[in-house]
Amino acid sequence: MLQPAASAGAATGASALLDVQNISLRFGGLKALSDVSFHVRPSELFSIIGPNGAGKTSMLNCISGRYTPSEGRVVFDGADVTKLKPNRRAEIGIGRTFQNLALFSHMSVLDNIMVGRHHLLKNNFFTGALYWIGGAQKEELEHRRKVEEVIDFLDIQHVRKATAGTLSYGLRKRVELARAVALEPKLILLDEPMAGMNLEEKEDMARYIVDLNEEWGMTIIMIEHDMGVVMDISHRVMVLDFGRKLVEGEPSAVLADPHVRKAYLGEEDLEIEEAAPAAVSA
Ligand SMILES: Nc1ncnc2c1ncn2[C@@H]1O[C@H](COP(=O)(O)OP(=O)(O)OP(=O)(O)O)[C@@H](O)[C@H]1O
Repeated sequence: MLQPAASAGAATGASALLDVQNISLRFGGLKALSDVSFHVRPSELFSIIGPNGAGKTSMLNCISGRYTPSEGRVVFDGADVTKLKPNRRAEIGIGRTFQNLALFSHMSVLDNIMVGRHHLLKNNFFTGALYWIGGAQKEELEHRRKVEEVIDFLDIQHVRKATAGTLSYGLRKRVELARAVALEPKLILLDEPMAGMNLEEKEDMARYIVDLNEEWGMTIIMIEHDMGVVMDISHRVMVLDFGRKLVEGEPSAVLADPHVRKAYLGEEDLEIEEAAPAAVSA
């Protein structure tokens, strides 16, 4: 069922993992986001779609802490994180990947993933002297075990020692996902995980995302332009247009909504769209 944008806040229950409340974001005179509210439940695969410049990445940046909204609140796991810095949000369980690859290209795949987990280590350089006495060694072993588990899960064993910069684009995107997953986030934000991929790479990536959600129970927010993939794997979809929430709901209802079809297909197609089944929108 589609929910009108205005009622989304009211539908938000205490059970939401992420509760985005009336977010607006301005860059000088430009309003990138206008009063957007939505929530994401634990173990949900939630997608944000919309035309170029609709505000999708800006929304992800408000959730990860890269941007501070001009108005509104971001509540994660019951706590108001609106003013929290990105590194603190990562520590409390908000992980992300980027639209453009953000790997250390001269480092090995394994080292790239280990870097991702670095902040989870309780022991540091100064406690390193105690390594052979106990705590740090145990922690390091557990740390490596988790990294190897992620490497196995994402099928990148064969490139674990390769230099990241030498890999195909599709594999580099998968390593980037592995690094974010290795942080063991409660919520992972994926910004166009399939951009620039060929069909086979897209199918692989879609399968890994579904497995992370279904087998690992990971809560996911994904921005993706490939409508086929979005409609196929998402539990719910929110559509942004010119910084406003257009509609939110299950994929089939969103796809049938005339406002969504107009935003994607343009005015000239509206006549056909108006014959589509009526649905509630914002
Ligand atoms: N740091 C910034 N400074 C100024 N304007 C920005 C900044 N970031 C985003 N914008 C503007 O905010 C609007 C929304 O941009 P955003 O990148 O969030 O859209 P998007 O839906 O993710 O687009 P795309 O699909 O092309 O990635 C655009 O007009 C963009 O130019």
